[in-house]
Amino acid sequence: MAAELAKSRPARARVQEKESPWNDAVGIAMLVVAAMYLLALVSYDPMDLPTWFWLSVTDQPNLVVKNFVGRFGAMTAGASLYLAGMAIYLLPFSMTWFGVCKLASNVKVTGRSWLGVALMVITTAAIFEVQDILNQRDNITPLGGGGGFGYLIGGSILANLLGKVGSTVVLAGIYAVGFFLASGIHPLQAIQAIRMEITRAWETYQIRREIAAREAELADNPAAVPTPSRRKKSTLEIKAETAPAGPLVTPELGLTFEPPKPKIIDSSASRTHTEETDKPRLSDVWEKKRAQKLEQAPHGTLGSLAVRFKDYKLPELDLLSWPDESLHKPTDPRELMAIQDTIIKALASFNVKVEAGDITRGPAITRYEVRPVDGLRVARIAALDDDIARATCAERINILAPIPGKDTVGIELANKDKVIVPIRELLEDEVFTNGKARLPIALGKDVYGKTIIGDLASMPHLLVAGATGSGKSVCINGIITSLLCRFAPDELRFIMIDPKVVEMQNYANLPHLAVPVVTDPKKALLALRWVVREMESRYQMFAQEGCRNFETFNNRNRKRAAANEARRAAAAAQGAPEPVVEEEPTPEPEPEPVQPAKSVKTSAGTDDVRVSAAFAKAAAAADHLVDGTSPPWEDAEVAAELEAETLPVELPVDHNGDWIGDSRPPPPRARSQEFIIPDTLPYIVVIIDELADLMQTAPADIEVAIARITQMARAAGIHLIVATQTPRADVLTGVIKANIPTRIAFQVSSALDSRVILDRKGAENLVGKGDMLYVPPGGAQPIRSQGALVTDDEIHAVVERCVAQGKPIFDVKVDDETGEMGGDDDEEGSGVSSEEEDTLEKCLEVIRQEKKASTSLFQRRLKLGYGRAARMMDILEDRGIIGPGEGAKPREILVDMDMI
Ligand SMILES: Nc1ncnc2c1ncn2[C@@H]1O[C@H](COP(=O)(O)OP(=O)(O)OP(=O)(O)O)[C@@H](O)[C@H]1O
Repeated sequence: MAAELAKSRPARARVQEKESPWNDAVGIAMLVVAAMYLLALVSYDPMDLPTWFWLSVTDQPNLVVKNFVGRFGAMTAGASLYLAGMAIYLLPFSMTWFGVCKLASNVKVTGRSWLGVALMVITTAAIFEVQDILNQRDNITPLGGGGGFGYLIGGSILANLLGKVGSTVVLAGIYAVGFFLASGIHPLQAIQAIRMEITRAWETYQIRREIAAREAELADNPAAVPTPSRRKKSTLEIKAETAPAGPLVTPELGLTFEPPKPKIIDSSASRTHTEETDKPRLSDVWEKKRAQKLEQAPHGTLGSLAVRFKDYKLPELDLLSWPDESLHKPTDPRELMAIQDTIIKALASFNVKVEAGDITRGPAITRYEVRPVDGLRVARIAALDDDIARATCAERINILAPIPGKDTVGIELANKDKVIVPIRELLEDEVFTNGKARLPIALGKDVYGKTIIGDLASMPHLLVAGATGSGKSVCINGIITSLLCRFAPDELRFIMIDPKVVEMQNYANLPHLAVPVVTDPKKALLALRWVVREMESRYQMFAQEGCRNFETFNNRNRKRAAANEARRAAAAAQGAPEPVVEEEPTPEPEPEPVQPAKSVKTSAGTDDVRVSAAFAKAAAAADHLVDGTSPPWEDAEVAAELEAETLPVELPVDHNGDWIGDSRPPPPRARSQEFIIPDTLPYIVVIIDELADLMQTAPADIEVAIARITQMARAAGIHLIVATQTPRADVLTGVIKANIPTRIAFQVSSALDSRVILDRKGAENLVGKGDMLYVPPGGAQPIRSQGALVTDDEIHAVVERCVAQGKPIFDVKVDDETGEMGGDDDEEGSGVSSEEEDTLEKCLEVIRQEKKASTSLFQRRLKLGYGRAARMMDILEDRGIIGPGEGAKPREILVDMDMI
């Protein structure tokens, strides 16, 4: 305690000894003198005194001196005991303490310290005299236990003056002053330290008692400790045992509330894999559903993709593996309890009193719950994170203060043995197979062992960010695998943008691809613009069909058929003639071939939709918004043309004429347009793996395109997944983040990065390798979970099964539309063909006349396809003729056009 008292000394008393080589010498000398003094005192015998000494009791002293320090020791001890009695023993102990202080150079030994010791010795001597203590051995202390000082001050003066009790009180006060002078400790701090010491001793006693009780309980009832194989059952059993019986009692009613007994839950092990042969295979179940859908769809008008992939079989889950269960080490409850006790003790040493709560072992981390005593602010526990990390020797800890929805604080530490979460376990989970999610994606398992299955359709877009090596790619692969195991190529299509080149190569031949995997950041912008155009054309179709969104559009024919069926049945029941039923859409005649530059196509099928030239202009409006130039209908000439051709269309509007769809109304449709509208449209999932690389090329354009997709694409069945390992504010801009509320953060290096991803700290405390924080759509609190692991072998197996059933059918006719997107192994954009040079000349002429440059302007004036016009813009930018795109602003013209 002395050390602690010294530590807690106030600043003014904590005068440091100056660093000096003499300190050590003086310190050692003091220790030696103190030791000799003590030895002389304990071995004192008056017979050792020489005859000439005034305290000698005999003429014939011992010839053999028994005192450990010889005659000198005997004389010193005799004189000391004569003067101060037994109180003199304080002196060697004080000297020892001072010697240590000198050696450690931590507290300065001053005259005040010695004065303090003197006061302590004298007052102790006086108390001995007043209280008649140690007075029996006259040969040792001839003047009594208090010696001469005691006799004089205690006996003669104080006892006569103040009486026994009064003198003792006064002497105790003076003793305290002496003690504070000698030790330099402030009295109040001393009291506090003593109080803490008592409290700590009491708590240690209680904790020991509790551990003993819990160990006894476990010994009596081993079933209370769940083993991995019977995890679910035993957790429930424990809950039932510990649930408070009868109604809850509250303090307001004057009754006491007994918190439930803490329990240990092991949710780390994966679900035991059993070969359930009687259960139908999941791929069969999903395929049956798909077949039903196809059957219910009206005759003949299925999109070409649906026809081509009619016999497509979903990859079986047997292609995915289970981990080797024998490698899973069972949890040792004693180890977990010992760590929890360490945490409780560490908190108690800072006067933060908590009680033990549940311990939950998850796949990657264990959550130790502690319940703060009444009146303790949880923030105090959170503030001690570093101290808890030190006490538990943990690299990183995370404190949940409090755990959402609970009255406890959670302290999360990484497990020594991590347990992987196989993706197969999630894909076989009820939530995935029978859940309500329209686009289910397997993400991971939380600390309580609950599977985290997200619904991409309701997210509607997802941001995945974290440092390199933290688990992003595995997460994205898990998402792709979930979708591949659930959707055929006609139901879902991917657009994969992979500037890192290597991440998505596994998927290059996937039949689900809508465009080839895009690896060139420059082409990524074209891909995103294509998505914007696809979105616009889908809205056109929704408007035509009077559907509000993707879901209603895809279900419209089935609903109509069902309604007609019901009407027919009702009419037949009444015996009335059959009512005239609403005609189902009949298949359109085979479309006339159209000029590629004037067509807009949808991902539903390469040949599903034909549009007139006027409609192409209207649909191209999307590009104007992206380019920041005025849309065509703001151009007087085009507006007049469009107005002349615009038909009154039944748009989803309310009685005020306001758009009630999920998005901005599409541009007006043209009179002569000619659609073959597919029965169903596939979902489109756009995956960008490494946004930072894209943001380096054309930040403003990319930002605008992403913002546009994320704002509007949800109702069109288009969903975006953006990943980055560079969570900086210039990559994840406010505009992008504002439209992607669902986030997954993997381990990052700083709280700042965590704030950029999640708008709160926490991701810096993750332990990597799939440990993640998932912010679900609309969820306020991030859920800590361990991401699902899908191995490269599993990906290959699933992809191979898909590839074996069909080649990808790319929707964008590269040559017609973009001239760019036909793959990444074509020319790198550096070589400009002579044909392009000609077009470029025409573009320059347009810029000269219009004094502005934009993709849409070239499209309109030169009748170019979108991709070719965009390519011209890129070449002009590369040659320094126009500036880079800056969102909505028109491109700056950097050169004097008359000089070219
Ligand atoms: N869910 C997981 N379970 C177990 N281990 C994982 C998990 N996720 C990632 N890992 C481990 O972490 C390693 C790195 O993961 P991954 O390649 O996904 O990181 P990354 O964040 O994509 O890195 P980079 O940005 O450099 O590509 C993997 O090779 C794997 O060993």
